[in-house]
Amino acid sequence: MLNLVLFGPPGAGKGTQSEKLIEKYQLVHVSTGDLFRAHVKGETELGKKVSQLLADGELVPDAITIAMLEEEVDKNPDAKGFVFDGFPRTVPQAVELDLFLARKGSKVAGVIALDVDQDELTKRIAERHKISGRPDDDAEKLKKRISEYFDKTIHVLPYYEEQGKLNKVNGIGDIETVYNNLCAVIDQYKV
Ligand SMILES: Nc1ncnc2c1ncn2[C@@H]1O[C@H](COP(=O)(O)OP(=O)(O)O)[C@@H](O)[C@H]1O
Repeated sequence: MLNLVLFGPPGAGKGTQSEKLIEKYQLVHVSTGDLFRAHVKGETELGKKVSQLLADGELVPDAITIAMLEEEVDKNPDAKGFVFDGFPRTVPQAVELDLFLARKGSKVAGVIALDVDQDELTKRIAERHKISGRPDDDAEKLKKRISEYFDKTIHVLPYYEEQGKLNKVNGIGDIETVYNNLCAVIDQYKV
């Protein structure tokens, strides 16, 4: 299996690039943000539990997030691999993902961090807010999401760096250029 983790701050372009990568490599896209939003919209039990956290830009507790992710992966037993987008966002999530994949005789092939500076992120999310109407895209909530990223999520990088699995790709430039740079990295991964 080719399991990829796409990593980066809010607005880095993970969703856009994931959609392109799953087509090329025939993978399944697992976006924990999309999954949570679908639960909120569908007013499921899980959705009711997490809706306030999402609206405030706070992370959902690890246990809930991990259970949801594992369920999603298990729904796709024939997948050639996965693109994990927005997961893992904490070190405990990264550890659990390794254990979970190991139980399936698989592993994370590589982690690609999309590098985008803060000014560009703020600009992109302001644009997206106009179209998406996501309640967590306003200025105050965005600040919270970026601070969650720098408080908790950034620590996932050294975890993968120690495993020799971390690659950085410049996330600024047009979508095709970033995509080609990602593919060049992924094509080096041994499955
Ligand atoms: N791995 C995760 N752990 C905890 N909370 C998460 C995780 N993934 C998504 N969420 C929740 O969903 C929200 C939106 O996630 P996402 O769409 O990935 O955001 P972004 O566009 O900021 O990258 C987060 O702010 C958080 O509340």
